Amino acid sequence: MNQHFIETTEAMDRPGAPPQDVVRLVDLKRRFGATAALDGISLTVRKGEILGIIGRSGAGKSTLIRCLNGLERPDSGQVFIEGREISRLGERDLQPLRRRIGMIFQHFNLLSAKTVEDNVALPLKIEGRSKAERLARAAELLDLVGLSEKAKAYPASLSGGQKQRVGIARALAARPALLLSDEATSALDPETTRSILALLRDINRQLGLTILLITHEMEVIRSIADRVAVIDAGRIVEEGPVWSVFANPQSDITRSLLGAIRPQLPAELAARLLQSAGADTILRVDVAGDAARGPLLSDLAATVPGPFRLVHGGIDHVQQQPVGTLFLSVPGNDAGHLAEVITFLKSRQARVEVLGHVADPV
Ligand SMILES: Nc1ncnc2c1ncn2[C@@H]1O[C@H](COP(=O)(O)OP(=O)(O)OP(=O)(O)O)[C@@H](O)[C@H]1O
Repeated sequence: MNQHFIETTEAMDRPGAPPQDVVRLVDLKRRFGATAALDGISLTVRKGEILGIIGRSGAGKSTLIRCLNGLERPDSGQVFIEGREISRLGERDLQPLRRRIGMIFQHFNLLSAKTVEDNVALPLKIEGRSKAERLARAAELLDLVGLSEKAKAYPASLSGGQKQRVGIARALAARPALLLSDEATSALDPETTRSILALLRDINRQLGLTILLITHEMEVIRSIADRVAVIDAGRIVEEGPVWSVFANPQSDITRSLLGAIRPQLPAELAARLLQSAGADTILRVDVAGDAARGPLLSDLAATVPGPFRLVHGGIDHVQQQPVGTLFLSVPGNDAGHLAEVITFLKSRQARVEVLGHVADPV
């Protein structure tokens, strides 16, 4: 990647000044009749980070985006882009600030009658840059996204993943302070999604580009974001480093969004799960960070006399932090033994949940 791009991406920082938040939202509210689409959102996007915002349909994500790029005025609250409050600016003053935000979309929004390089160069044409400058910049960006050989092609001849690469190149053309990704991988198959997310992560790491990523998929958050904010009914219900939200979700909505990618008890066992005691007790044990690094199960065996079995689970990594779920069965009717097992696991910062009881779990 070339140096020219890096220098100009950083151009808004004053020498010696501390890096500022690229976006700061303060108590943002927006109602539509009886619906509070945004109900007091406060949030910052720090320079150089990838912040993921996740929420179900209707949570308020689109309204948030529209307030960010000045297409929607909040009823109250403030929107700062690179330290400048934009929510009350007129259309004329908004134009240059909007160019500080590059956007990529679910359906790419490319112009079908223009070549790939003309699509990429379009923001520069709007800025009134010379043709030579536009073509040089388009070539640089197509190289960045690995599509140099498609410069003269038309969007219709590209795959979905290639179209999104063009979308990313176009979004970066005017050297934005922020790349705003609005469900950018939702229309792509899993493999293409992975390659687009890897590209975004490379651009973030190598160029220091700040990214705000809006999605309804936890897998997207998991594979790319540094921090996550969970939005529901216009409010942020949970926010933090991705690994810690994954390891210890606080709200029902977060747990539900995590649902599909959280380890689950195998279906065969889940189907035989009873709530009445008597058979073996099945525990769900969630561990993360230091709790997941130590020899938890061998320490349990050495410390608490009596049997237990690992029936399912393992340790995964999120943001290089171990995060895992173990399903244990503790045999028999010995309530005292079960209590000791649970007390030991909790003393090691594991979160323990009794799921129910199963006869012959293994
Ligand atoms: N222009 C509008 N008029 C009336 N209601 C609106 C309008 N825009 C949004 N809403 C309502 O505000 C709430 C938040 O909508 P928003 O589109 O921001 O959610 P979202 O998280 O982007 O959902 P989706 O993922 O389905 O796009 C919803 O209840 C929606 O019906």
